[in-house]
Parts: sequence; C-alpha cells; structure tokens
Amino acid sequence: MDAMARPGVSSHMRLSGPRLRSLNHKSSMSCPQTSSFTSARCQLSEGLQDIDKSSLVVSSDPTNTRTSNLGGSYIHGPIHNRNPVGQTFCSVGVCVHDGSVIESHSHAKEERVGVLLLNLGGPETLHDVQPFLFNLFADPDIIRLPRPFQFLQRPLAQLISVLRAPKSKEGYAAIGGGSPLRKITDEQAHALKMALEAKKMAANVYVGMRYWYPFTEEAVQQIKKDRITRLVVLPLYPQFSISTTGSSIRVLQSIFREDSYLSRLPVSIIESWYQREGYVKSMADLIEKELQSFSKPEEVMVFFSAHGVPVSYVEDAGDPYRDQMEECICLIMEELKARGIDNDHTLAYQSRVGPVKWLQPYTDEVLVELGQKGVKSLLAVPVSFVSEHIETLEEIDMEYKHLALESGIENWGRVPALGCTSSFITDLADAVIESLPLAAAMSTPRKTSEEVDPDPVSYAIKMFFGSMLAFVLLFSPKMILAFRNHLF
Ligand SMILES: C=CC1=C(C)c2cc3[nH]c(cc4nc(cc5[nH]c(cc1n2)c(C)c5CCC(=O)O)C(CCC(=O)O)=C4C)c(C)c3C=C
Ligand SMILES: [Fe+2]
Repeated sequence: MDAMARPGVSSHMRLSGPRLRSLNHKSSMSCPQTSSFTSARCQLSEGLQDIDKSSLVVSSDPTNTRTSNLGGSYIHGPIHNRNPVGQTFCSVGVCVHDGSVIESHSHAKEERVGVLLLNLGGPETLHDVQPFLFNLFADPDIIRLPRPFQFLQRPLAQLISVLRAPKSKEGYAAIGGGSPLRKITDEQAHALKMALEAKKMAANVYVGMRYWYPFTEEAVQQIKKDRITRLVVLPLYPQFSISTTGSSIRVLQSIFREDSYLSRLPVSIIESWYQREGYVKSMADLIEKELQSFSKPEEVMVFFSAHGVPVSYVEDAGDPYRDQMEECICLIMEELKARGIDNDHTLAYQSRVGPVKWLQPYTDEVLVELGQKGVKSLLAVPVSFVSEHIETLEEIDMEYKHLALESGIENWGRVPALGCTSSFITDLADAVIESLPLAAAMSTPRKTSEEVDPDPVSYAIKMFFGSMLAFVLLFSPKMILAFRNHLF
C-alpha cells in the first residue's frame, strides 16, 4: 500500500491498543486505550513519540481528534490562538463569492476559511445505482487488488456493479427510490456553518462525496474558485477506515499535488473524532432517550451495529477501524455508566459484501444468537455513520428487525443517526476551530512516471485483457459460490 496515500495509518497502527473480544458484556470495564477523555489525549501524544515522521502526518493533538495535514510533516506543540475569521460570505450549497472580496487586494492577514465535509455519497435515483456501484468498486481502497492485478480494477468494477445492482436497487427502492445522504449532508453542512458563525468564525462549508454527486473534485474546484486560504477537512465518519476516510484523503492528495495553488494551501485533516466528548455524549443522549421508550429500560440489550470491513484491512493493511470502533463503544458505555445506566451491550458488524471474510461477529448471526439466548428487548445503535442511509433505513429497520423478531426478540428499538443534533454539530464546529491552527501546506511529490496515466494504446490493451481475465475470475468456483449465496 502506498504510504503517502494513507496519512496517519502508520500512526494508528502504533496507537492501537488491546482488543475487546467478548460478545456481550456489562459496562463495568474501563476502555482499552482510555479510561477518560483526558487520558485519551495523553495516549495520543505518547503514541506519537516513536513515529516515523517522514511518512506520517498525524499531529500532536490536544483536542481529542486525530488530525493531520496533507503533507508529510506534522506540527508539534500547543494550539495557538484561534484564527481570524474568514472573509468569504456564502451560504452552503451556493458558495458564490463576492469577487471584490476574493481578489488579491485583500489584506495579508485576512483568512478565507473553508471546511470540506467528506462523505460517501449515494445514488439519488434507481437509475444512478449501477454507475454509483461502479465508482465504489473501481476504488482501489474498496477492492484491494495486488499490484500486478490492478489493471483489472475497472473491468471487475463493471462486472460486480452490474451483478450487484439489482439487489442494491431493491434496497434503495424500499427506502423511497434513492439515498438520503446528499440532502442530510447538505443540512449538516448548513448547520455546521451556522454553528461556526455562532462561535464567531465565518467559513464556507463544502460537501465532497467519494462516489456520487457532488464529487470531491467538484468541491475542490469551488474551494479554488473561492480562493480559500485555510482549509479544514472533516470526514463525516467518526472512526478512520482505509475504505472510507482513507480513500477520500487519497483522492484529495492526488488532486492537491497536481495544482500549484492547492499544494500551497494550508490544510488540516481531522482523521477521526470518535473520542471527542461532544460526540460520545451526543450518542449517549440518543441511547438514553431511546431506552426510555421500553417498558423495562434496564433489561434492554444495547446492540451496536457497525458497518464492517474485510478482516484483511485490519489484519494485513493496518486499518485502525476495529480498534477505534471498540474504543468508541467503550467510551459511550462509560458515559452511560456515569449516568447510572448499566445495560448489557454488544458490538457486531453489518453489510458484508463479496466472498471474503469480514469483521466478526456478524450482526445477523448475533441477532439470532441473542434471540435463542432469551434476550427479549434490544436497542439497535448504528455507530459507524452519522446520517440515516440505506443501511439504517433498510438493513437495520427492515431486514434485521424482521430477523430479530423472528428469532424471539419481542421488543425492538433503534437509535436514530445523529444527523443535525445540535450538541453534535456544535462539537464538530469546535473540532474545526481547534484544528485550524494545525493546517500546513501539502508537500507530497508529484506523480512518478510510473503513476502517470498510460498511453491510450496500452490502456486499450490492458482493458481488453483485463476484461477477459475478469470474466475468467468471475467464473472461478469461489465466485460462483459467492453469487449462489447472494454475497454480491
Ligand atoms: C464507516 C462506514 C462504511 C464503511 C467502513 C464502508 C466500507 C465498505 N462498503 C462497501 C460496500 C458498499 N457500501 C455501500 C453503501 C454504503 N456504505 C457506507 C458506509 C461505509 N462503507 C454507507 C454510508 C453506504 C450507504 C450510502 C447510501 O446510499 O445510503 C454499498 C451500496 C449499497 C449496497 O448495495 O449495499 C456497497 C456495495 C465495501 C466493499 C466496504 C469496505 C471494503
Ligand atoms: Fe459501505
């Protein structure tokens, strides 16, 4: 894996702590890495001492977020005073700037602050589903092929997207014919802009999606047009995964290193923020409130369901996702315990795709097991994402609810996604303000000659042989078995 394309991954590997493996537990333990928000901070700074600074971009961060910039350096030391407020005044989604403000006569000290929210994106209509899936499977951070086979990426993506599309379309049809992600993310962007303004920071907030409109590339073009002078990148995933935040950051890096303005722009990336007190408390608030809807709240099993990733991401590629997820759940349960709520809880992983092994235990299997063990009341808590989306609205609310009730669970509830919850958005605004002084210019080198796009003839040859090989692979026994079992 390209070290430059994975800011912070090496540090996460070193920061990883012991794992929690028990399926169900009382929240009487202390969290593996941290026993309080304060100690989370100490852990992070200590972990940074032995990091290879040449390949690492994580900064010493007193803010309970893991922050990096796009370059190869990181900044030590205390946070300085908050920055001056931006000078561009445009509303989210419009971002038409007043040229007279933007032009170069502006005072040297004037900052135009931008915040770029990164998200996955989703098909807006059923017609979009297959091309959206193509974009997703064409991402080398989603299907990780060994180097010699990377030329197969696009033909394979084409095949898998066509084969997966009918199943995905059914799901999107069941939730109204498209993903709500764009609308919700725009609302979050607007709410964040307002929260920043309330804290006396004017900023443009942009939305950049990885696999559908508005694409990250479009958002970056707008950032350029608006002549933003300092940028905070905020992925809307609380925990870091190579497949989500990592993938979006890789795209950003490749855009930034090709552009002289962008490569000089001070940027700070908030890589993960699941440890932030505001996020943890907001999640605990939602759980506490939802527990009250049960007749016997203390008997309810709190069931955290996270989006899975293939095991190889964690075990071979050093994805910190599972460690961060476990620590996140631990922090939420500690917060609940501090409020006198001591329910049993468990963590499982949902949404596996394809014939490889994913993080376990699997949500569907655990639900059946819990039903068999006599659990009668269960509160599902989606924990890897902060908007409603297909996997909450269809997979959890329909498929898993049905399975749970069939398995003997009698009382079912589900915590809503955080969305625009004000305590959460306010905390994101704090995260942005805290990370702003850490922004530094990107300094990654341009593409090497090997990485530069090939000439059209060799591209056509590769595509032809790639398609043939993908076709052969597709009919291999493992793939046939996967399709039979509806794994795609
Ligand atoms: C933390 C969140 C997510 C991780 C990690 C993640 C990894 C991951 N996902 C796929 C395959 C698919 N994901 C799909 C949709 C989807 N995924 C996430 C989040 C994470 N994915 C979200 C929020 C969404 C929904 C977007 C929406 O439209 O609402 C889909 C498409 C839907 C479907 O067909 O199920 C696929 C496919 C892989 C392979 C992967 C890790 C390698
Ligand atoms: Fe996904």
